[in-house]
Amino acid sequence: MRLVAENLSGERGGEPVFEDIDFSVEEGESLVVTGPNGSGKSTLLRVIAGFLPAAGGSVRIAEGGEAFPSIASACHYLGHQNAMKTALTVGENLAFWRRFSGGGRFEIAAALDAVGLGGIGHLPFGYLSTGQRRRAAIAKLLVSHRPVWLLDEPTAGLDKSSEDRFADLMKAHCTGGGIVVAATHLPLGLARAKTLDMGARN
Ligand SMILES: Nc1ncnc2c1ncn2[C@@H]1O[C@H](COP(=O)(O)OP(=O)(O)OP(=O)(O)O)[C@@H](O)[C@H]1O
Repeated sequence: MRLVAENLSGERGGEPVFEDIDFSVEEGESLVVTGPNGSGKSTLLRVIAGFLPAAGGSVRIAEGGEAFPSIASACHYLGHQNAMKTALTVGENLAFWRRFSGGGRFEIAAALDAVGLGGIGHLPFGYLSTGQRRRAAIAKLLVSHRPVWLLDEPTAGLDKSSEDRFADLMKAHCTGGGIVVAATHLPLGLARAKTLDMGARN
């Protein structure tokens, strides 16, 4: 499987934000998107996810087979919002995402352990601290059967040890044949990381 962008352009409010971006990210690889505030990192991720239409060019999944014929079936997007219901428990939220995205490699309890939240699945999501909310949102990735992770500043609000743990989870995802596209300043420590500097393009 590959995530392929060709001559991809994006705009906001009718103004161009980026133009003619090309990349190809294969199984096991990651693409780290960097650049200063306002350079278009979030816009790019939202165009890849299909939340914003491309102003030009295309982005698609190639060789995804029957299981992953499209971006919508292959990708899990984690943006600035955590996309969890505050009134439901952490476990109920994760159960929803597991059903919605197909069961991933991790059961819910194992995913919570992996992000350092073991034993709090019964708490309403709204009771969690900012960093705990982010970690629970990261657990969504683990319970979902989605090989392509689209991550917009995923470590915002995380402490150093949580950042390190998340870097290990991203590394394991790639080692297992997944793909990560992340707007992040966190060095992923991946052997097969590509970079895209949005600042250098403007
Ligand atoms: N809804 C919108 N309407 C008009 N312009 C917008 C809209 N959203 C973003 N923009 C503009 O698009 C440009 C790119 O914004 P974007 O959020 O993609 O940047 P970013 O690199 O992710 O920034 P940051 O690092 O601050 O999150 C900015 O100039 C921003 O002001």
